[in-house]
Amino acid sequence: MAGVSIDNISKKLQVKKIIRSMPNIPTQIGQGMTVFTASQEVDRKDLFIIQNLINTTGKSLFIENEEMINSSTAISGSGPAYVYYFINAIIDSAINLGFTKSEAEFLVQQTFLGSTQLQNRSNLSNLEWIEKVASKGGTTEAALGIFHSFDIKSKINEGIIQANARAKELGKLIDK
Ligand SMILES: O=C(O)[C@@H]1CCC=N1
Repeated sequence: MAGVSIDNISKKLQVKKIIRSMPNIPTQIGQGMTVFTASQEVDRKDLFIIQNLINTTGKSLFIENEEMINSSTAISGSGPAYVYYFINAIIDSAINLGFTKSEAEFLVQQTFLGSTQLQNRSNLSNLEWIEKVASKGGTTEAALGIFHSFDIKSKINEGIIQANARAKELGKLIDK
């Protein structure tokens, strides 16, 4: 559950060795991203065992500062929903342009899959890949120009700040 602190878990369960983690939904297929932290009483050997266990569900990142669990909730925890939101918006646009629903889903799902795999396998940054796709005066530049003019990037940032604030708020409500 988002926001529940180690301190609260420790008090409620009366145990000292605690791992607090924020997984995400692709753990279901072994492609998850889990961020975790531990109470002082958890030693290196325990951590090693726990990390190996978590890694059976995807990738993991250990963090010392428990506060970063709230931040990771806003990024990797909620993140799949942001991705699905963007995919869905592009599918709707494809339908608006005349594709059938199944054609639109096919085009967009494969575009996301191919793009993220290409980026993963390269040393280029996202911005460098954008430059490669967007030729001067071309179609991609036309779309990106509209995204910039509405400052979509800062709107995304605002949403993520709100998710982080909500994780902190939930923690305070539960800790009461
Ligand atoms: O939305 C939520 O509260 C939970 C936390 C991360 C993903 N879902």
